[in-house]
Formats: sequence, C-alpha cells, structure tokens
Amino acid sequence: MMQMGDVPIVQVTGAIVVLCSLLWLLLTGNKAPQGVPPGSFGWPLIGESIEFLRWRRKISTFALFKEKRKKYGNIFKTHLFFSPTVVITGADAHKLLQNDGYRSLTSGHSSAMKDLFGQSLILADGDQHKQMRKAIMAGINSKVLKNQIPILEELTIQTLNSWEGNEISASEEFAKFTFYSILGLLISMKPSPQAEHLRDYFSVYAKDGISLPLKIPGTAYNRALQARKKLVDEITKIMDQRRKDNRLHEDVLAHFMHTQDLPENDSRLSDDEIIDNMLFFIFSGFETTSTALSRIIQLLADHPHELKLVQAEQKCIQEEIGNNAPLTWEKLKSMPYTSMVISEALRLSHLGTEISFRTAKTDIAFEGYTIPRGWNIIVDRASTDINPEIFKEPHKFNPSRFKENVPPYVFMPFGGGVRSCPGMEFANLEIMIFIYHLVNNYSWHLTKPYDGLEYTGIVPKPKSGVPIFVERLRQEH
Ligand code: HEM
Repeated sequence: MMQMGDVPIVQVTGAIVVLCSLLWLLLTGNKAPQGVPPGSFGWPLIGESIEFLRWRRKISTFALFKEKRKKYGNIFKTHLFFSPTVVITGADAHKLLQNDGYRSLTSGHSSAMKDLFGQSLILADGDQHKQMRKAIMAGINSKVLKNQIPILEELTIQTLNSWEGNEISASEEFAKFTFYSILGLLISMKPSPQAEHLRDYFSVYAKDGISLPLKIPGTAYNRALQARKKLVDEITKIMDQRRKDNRLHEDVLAHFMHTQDLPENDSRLSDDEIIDNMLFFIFSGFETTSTALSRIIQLLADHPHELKLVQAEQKCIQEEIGNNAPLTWEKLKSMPYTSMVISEALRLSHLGTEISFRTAKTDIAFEGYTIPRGWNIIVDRASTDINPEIFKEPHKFNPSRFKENVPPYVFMPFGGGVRSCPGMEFANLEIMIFIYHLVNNYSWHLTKPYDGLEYTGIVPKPKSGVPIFVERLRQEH
C-alpha cells in the first residue's frame, strides 16, 4: 500500500503501468482461455489488484469476494498481482486442498513471494516441501511444546499483571504477547529491548509486505524488504553466537541447527532455509493467534452465560491441580467447553479469507470449470465458516454448536493436507494457557462496543482494538 509521501513514485509508476498495459492489451487482448470460471480480469496487467487492495483496506477482502460471488457465482476469476487468479470456496475447495498432495497444486509462486519468504516452506513443493516439513515438525515436537508450558505461563502472568487496574487495547497487547510467545518458542528470547527491536522490524515487514510489489525506493514494498534484511541479519547473529558459545538450547532454532549434523540424504536445513522458515513462522503465527485471542476476550465479554461455562470448567481444573500449581499438558488437553469456545471464535474471526493461496501445476477441473495451469487459486475459507446452510444462525456466538459433529471438509481453521498448519498445537497452547489464567483470576469488560474487523496486516484484526478494563478477582476463602 502506498503512502502519502510517495506521490512522485506513484506518478512514474502510473505512467509505466499505463504504457505496459497498452502494450499488453495490444499483444494479448486480455483474453482468458475457454471453460474458465466467470469473472473479470479488470485492467490489463494490473488486473484488479488496486480494487483488491482498496477493498482490503477500507472494508474487507471477504466483502469483496462476497460481492463478486453475488455477481458471478460460487467460483470466479479475477486478476491479482500480475497473475490470473480463481477464488473458490466451500467443502469441495477444502477437499481439493486436503487430498491433492503435491499432484496439481503448489503454493503460489510469484517473484514477490520469493522476495518476502525466501526459501521457506511456503515456496517449497513436492519432495523438497516434504523433507523441509519433516525437519520442521521435528523441531516443534511434543517435548519442545511441553517445555513451552511454564514459559507461556510466566509470560501470561506477567502480561495479565501489567493489565490489572488499567484500560488496555486487547489487540495491541495480544500482538505483543503472541510475538513474544513465538520468540520464546523459536529462539528462547524473553521480552527485552532486543526483542522489541525485532518486533519493530517485523511490524514493517508484515504490514508493508502486503502491497504492490514495486522494488522502488520509497514504496511500502521496499520498506518491507529492508525490514526483512534487518531481521535476517539479527537471526544470523544469533546463529553465529550459538555456534561460538556451544551452550545447550531447547528451542526450535536448536533443532533446526541440529539438522545440519544429520547424514547428507536426511532432512537437513541450510542456514538460509532456517532463517527464512523462522521468519515465516512468525509471519504465519503471531497475528493469527493474536486476532483469535482478541475475538475470544471480546466474545466472552459480550456473552456472560458462555463466560460462566468457561469459568466453571477452568475453576475445576484449578481445583484439581491446586492453586498456583503449574498447568500440565494433560490438563490443557481436557478443556472441552473452552475448546468449543476457541473453535467458535475462530469461525467468527474470518482468519481464512486469503490464507490459503496456491498455483495450479496442471489444468484442474473444478465445479464444472477449468482452472488453467499456471493460474493462482485463493481458497476463501471464511465464507464457508459463515455459510447458513452449514452453520445455523451463522453470526451467532454459539460454542455448543460444536457438540454436534460438523460435516467433513467444512470447518478447517488450521487447513488440511500437506500444508496444514504446523503451529496448530502451539497456538492452542497459547490460547488455553491465557484463558486459564484470565478467567480464574480476572474480570474484564469492553469499554467500547465491538465494531467488526479491519484488514491492515496479514490477517483481519478487530477495528476498535478491543479496549477493555481489567480487574483482579478477589479470592474466595
Ligand atoms: C489461531 C492461529 C492460527 C491459525 C488459524 C492458522 C491457520 C493456518 C492455516 C489455515 C494454514 C494453511 C494455509 C494453507 O492452506 O496454505 C496455516 C499454515 C501455516 N501456519 Fe498456521 N495458523 C495459526 C497459528 C500458527 C502458528 C502459531 C504458527 C507457528 C508457530 C503457524 C505456522 C504456520 C506455517 C509455517 C504454515 C505453512 C505450512 C506449510 O506451508 O506447509 N501458524 N496456518
């Protein structure tokens, strides 16, 4: 997204785009092949990218897709970021992702994504993706995750202490909390000035990275690339330090670096792959979880009956393990009502509107149309989440709906198949631990009503930032 100060760049870029567009129009006629879904390609070359970014910033991608669906039907074509793109939704779309393996889909390849994500999972395909994922999943195994429980508890307690007696923006606070949680998981870094520097660079990388990919000084995209360079330098320094001091670490970076000692044909990660995957982990993991937590805290504040049910469940757990005793893996796995609250909040958070992005490796037959080889595909999960044919009264917060079995391929907030979310367990840990300490020890109320989501970063965030006032509960004797 461009900024006010970029006017000359906008003019020069505009002139270049118009010239290229005319040339492209003359050469191709901006025609789509036969049998493709209905829809519009928009302007030559830039297609509907500007419209997409404008809707994204002002209303939501979700609303844009809804409008397009009204006009063209469930599946439609568009042209985004220099590539023909098809937007699909529904159980069949999820089924395609879940079952395709590496046959006809690869993750969206564009030079912009290569600039931003380097050699991370998102750009790997086939055997390379499989090997890399094997190394990565070994790095976040259940031992590593169990070690995170006391670390997350400490961070949660510190965070909640700092909220006590204050009005805070839950979204801003959760963005910090989830960023520090991931830094703890990846590099054992606690909140500190160094961690705060990383957070500053990361904010620019994540926010400005979602813009027109123009590598020209002064553009948002260029700022994102500069921020990425700083992050790469910082992680490189940490790796160099670890190689010098030989201390034992029990975090994801230690596991990733350990793969370099494995035999040659095993799942090794190069330095570049380690760094790029660490950045991609933060990119994928911190705002998603932060939005989920913000929505949970807001939805529970607005629904006292459901809050009471969560409190009752968490109180039982506290009584079972004893006040001030550490939480255990087993207890965190036995919170059925809280799990339903999390699922319901995820369903209502629209996190999956643009999260699943692919490119067709072959022509794909889908719902009576052809998605041609080389075209990009966006799977709009969020529309399925509020489909009234699947979820009765879809906008109502009703965690108990998850007591019933949800039909297959319908609700998949963490994706499915070869590219399902490797951070799912960790995200659940963060959320469960936070809820446990919050509802057992604090009360809170919204100081401004919830007014929907905005799309300024990687995933939607509550517009108002969810301002709340937090008080400590008096302990009953
Ligand atoms: C509530 C929180 C989260 C949600 C809803 C979520 C959702 C998702 C979804 C839907 C995908 C699949 C996208 C696709 O189909 O291409 C995905 C992939 C991914 N997620 Fe998450 N995620 C969350 C938290 C996390 C966390 C905490 C981490 C890291 C610690 C993480 C790391 C990743 C990575 C690395 C991928 C890419 C996997 C691949 O391409 O093989 N996510 N996530």
